[in-house]
Amino acid sequence: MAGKIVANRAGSPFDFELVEGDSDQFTTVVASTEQITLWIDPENIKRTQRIGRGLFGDVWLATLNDHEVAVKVLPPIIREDSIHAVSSMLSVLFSKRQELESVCSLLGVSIVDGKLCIVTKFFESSIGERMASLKDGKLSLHDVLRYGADLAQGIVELHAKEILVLNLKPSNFLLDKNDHAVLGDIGISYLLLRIPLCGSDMIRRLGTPNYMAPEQWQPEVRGPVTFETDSWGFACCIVEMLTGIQPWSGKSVDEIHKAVVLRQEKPHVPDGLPPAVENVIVGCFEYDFRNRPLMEDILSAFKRSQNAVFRDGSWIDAGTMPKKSISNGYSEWFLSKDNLQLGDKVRSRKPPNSCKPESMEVPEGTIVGLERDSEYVLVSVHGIHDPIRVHGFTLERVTFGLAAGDWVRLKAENKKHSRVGVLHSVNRDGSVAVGFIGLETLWKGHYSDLQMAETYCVGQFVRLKSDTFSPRFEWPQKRGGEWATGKISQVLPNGCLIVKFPGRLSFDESNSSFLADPAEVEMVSFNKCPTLVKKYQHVEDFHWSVRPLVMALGLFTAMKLGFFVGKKITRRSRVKGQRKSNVSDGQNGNGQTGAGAGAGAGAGAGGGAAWLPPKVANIIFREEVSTPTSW
Ligand SMILES: Nc1ncnc2c1ncn2[C@@H]1O[C@H](COP(=O)(O)OP(=O)(O)OP(=O)(O)O)[C@@H](O)[C@H]1O
Repeated sequence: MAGKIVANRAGSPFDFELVEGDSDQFTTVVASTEQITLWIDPENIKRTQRIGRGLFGDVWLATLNDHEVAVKVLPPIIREDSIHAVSSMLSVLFSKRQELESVCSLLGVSIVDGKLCIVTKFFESSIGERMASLKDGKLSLHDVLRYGADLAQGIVELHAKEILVLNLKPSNFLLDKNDHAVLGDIGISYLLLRIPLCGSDMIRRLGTPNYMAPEQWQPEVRGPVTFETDSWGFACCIVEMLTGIQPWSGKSVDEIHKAVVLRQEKPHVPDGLPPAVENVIVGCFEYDFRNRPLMEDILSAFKRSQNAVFRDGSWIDAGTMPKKSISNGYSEWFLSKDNLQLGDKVRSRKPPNSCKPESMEVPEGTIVGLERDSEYVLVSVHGIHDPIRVHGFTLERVTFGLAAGDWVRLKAENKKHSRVGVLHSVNRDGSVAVGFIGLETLWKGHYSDLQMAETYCVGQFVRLKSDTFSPRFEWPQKRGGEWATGKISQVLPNGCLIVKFPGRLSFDESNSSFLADPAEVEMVSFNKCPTLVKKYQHVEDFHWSVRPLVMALGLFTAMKLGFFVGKKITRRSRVKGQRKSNVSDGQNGNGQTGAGAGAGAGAGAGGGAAWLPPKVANIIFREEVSTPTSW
């Protein structure tokens, strides 16, 4: 960076000195501590015309030292004490501009009228504008593949700086003079996510609804947002460029939320794409982001498909065919993230949503060989002489006793987020990333901060622990005030449990499932129910129809019993009447009184039969036995 210092800071909150003449011919800033900062004197920014307006502020065309620039004026949602934090986050991008070829150049920041302004290079046009100028609004496949590769490159560059875009959409894809696409959003919404904001929840929303991934709607509940969140947004844009129709077009924000988050619907991917591109785009719409491809996978698919030609019913020059998923319930993208190396400790991978490994071909082993151009590996297993050859996708890497997908608990007390979560990665240096409810992004730390936690999976019955008085999420209670028992229907990537209550009749689908923090629940199983009553209550939780069925059965039995007893009493009175008439006819020779007969009838069938002569008693007994079938 060349140039002379032209001014010391003037009223800016940053520690810097202005210099003149960097490679882009703009005034930029060098911190006195050698750290490059990006302060621009507001006096030097001359706004001319507004060119856009979005949730995160207006975009203006402006001049800075006689050069046209774009200025994004953020609404006054950033607290004064956070401006420095935002600026230092942006300074990462600013200092590494050379590494960000496909991302709109950040020229600096300033504060105008108390609002943070982000100054970037100005571009004449965007993909959104180009699409709007076309009759059917859609681009050719050739252009989509070309722009797609440019944009995927830009997103890979930002991801390498640990920045998510979260606001991918055609109007944010700018076009340079050579018709190359450049990423116009430098991750503003992600930067704002990490600082306290003033203002409404609306401001808190991350992105534009039509392009938002399921976890993006409530990242602290259904998240976290990760690199693969951008894969969903990217795929939405590709579908729009190919079809000319915005995903979920014509739907309200609420309807999109219901479709994407609750009903788990996905945009339709058009036919006729090169196989590698179709494979990644379909993969981008997986509900669980861990099953989606990373941006590097997308970039490689777009790059190798650029020269693809469709001839005689098949694709030529479309690169190698996509890898076929092995059928253990995980996507190929999920499985390829483990990236096995020689010396890694491994074990057989359990099926998704299962608490126990199905087959433990490798209970514990070490990788001793990697086959070239194949996904097979050689594993040395204790007790087996020769290494065994298995498909790498059937194994999971175990590092420091932990594997991605394990349930973990933070050793330290934490009030902000749940202490129980799901491990997303454990690196060979011991660093880990965990999804916890209450955090919008992955928690990063060291494996020694964690301990193993109880595993939850789909199909298990759970209820809130009895000592939970104010649960994180609403939870239904039974009539006596006890927490109801529900069945886990889905486990989200941060360990959030989606629980249904099959024991409760509900006509409104949206009210039929509840969320639960795994740190607040306990498992309920038939065997663990201590008493018969509890066991019956557990059976009742299986389906709402159990209780009415049992009631109907009880009623039926009671009616039957009543009918039977009634019938018996009638018969006995008939016999008694007969006996009385026999007595009056002078046939009673055993001295029984009428009072004695009445007491016998009142005592029940056995008591009643006791005094009868053997023949009569037999008749009654036979009738008792035959009653159920003839009734
Ligand atoms: N550097 C730039 N050069 C030219 N035009 C730009 C530049 N940056 C943004 N724009 C244009 O300004 C408009 C608004 O951009 P902005 O990124 O603010 O929109 P948005 O994404 O809809 O808003 P938000 O991100 O606040 O939700 C877009 O149409 C975009 O093409």
